Amino acid sequence: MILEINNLSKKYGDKKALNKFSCKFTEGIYGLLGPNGAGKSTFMNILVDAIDRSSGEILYNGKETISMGKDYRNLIGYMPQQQGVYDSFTVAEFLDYIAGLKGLKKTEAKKRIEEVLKFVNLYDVKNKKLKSFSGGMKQRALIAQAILNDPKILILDEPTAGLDPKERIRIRNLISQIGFNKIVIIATHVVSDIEFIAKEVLILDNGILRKKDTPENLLKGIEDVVYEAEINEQDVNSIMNKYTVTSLSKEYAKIRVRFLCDGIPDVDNAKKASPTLEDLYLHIFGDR
Ligand SMILES: Nc1ncnc2c1ncn2[C@@H]1O[C@H](COP(=O)(O)OP(=O)(O)OP(=O)(O)O)[C@@H](O)[C@H]1O
Repeated sequence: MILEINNLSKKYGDKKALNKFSCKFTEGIYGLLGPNGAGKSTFMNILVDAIDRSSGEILYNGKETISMGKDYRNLIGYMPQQQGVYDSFTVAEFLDYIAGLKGLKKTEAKKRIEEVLKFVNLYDVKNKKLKSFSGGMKQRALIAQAILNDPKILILDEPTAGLDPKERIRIRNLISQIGFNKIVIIATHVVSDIEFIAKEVLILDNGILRKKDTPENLLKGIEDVVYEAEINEQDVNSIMNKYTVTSLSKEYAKIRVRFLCDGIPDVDNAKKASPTLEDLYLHIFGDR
């Protein structure tokens, strides 16, 4: 399976929300990172056929998706950000409604709803209304609706937004189980959501694809940039003024600081540290 994007552009008036975006996706999980306004939603909306592109091609196994029409839309699962519009439905009713929209046959839908409810661990609460659900349960209900039709391409918009760490890990584990035989594209601001499960990470900036590579290769690019040091509290401000600080933590009487420096840092006893995707993100976008 291959989804090929060639020179995809979207203009709103003079604004290029996507500018000649090209890349290829095969089975696996992809993380889509970028600051507000980078073009993530625009890209996802075009992929799920919710908005039209201005120019460019999207090919699924070599076929233009526009000419595939409904056959293409049937391959897609989409998890939007939480909206609360279905709050008066029970989760079983919600999934039944979505199954109808997706054109699943009644008997097939019943079986599939049971399967996905078990998969996201909401089977025991299937007759409870969505409005009584916690944030994490609602996100799992949204994942359930996205995978109802066993899509080949799954698009997830900020799947862990607003969740506590335990629920975030739960959602991440669900996603990594889904990712084996599908193209899964996750747009997120939470870098740790994709750090360990993404086959490749795409970094979008102002409509342009700045980087696309495996996390390992992306991190190699900033191997010599991340430092840690123990400093005194009164030196925090001067380091923050000179460098992009990616974390600060108190250790007894000292402060442990992690910061980015492209040359040799002017900080006593600074030692190189192993980079993370969060460091990479801040290396690209830290000064904005
Ligand atoms: N309907 C629209 N009309 C005009 N401009 C738009 C429209 N939708 C998006 N834009 C602009 O296109 C650019 C990309 O927006 P988009 O929503 O795709 O970014 P994003 O990366 O999803 O941001 P966020 O992380 O805030 O959701 C932004 O400058 C935005 O203002």
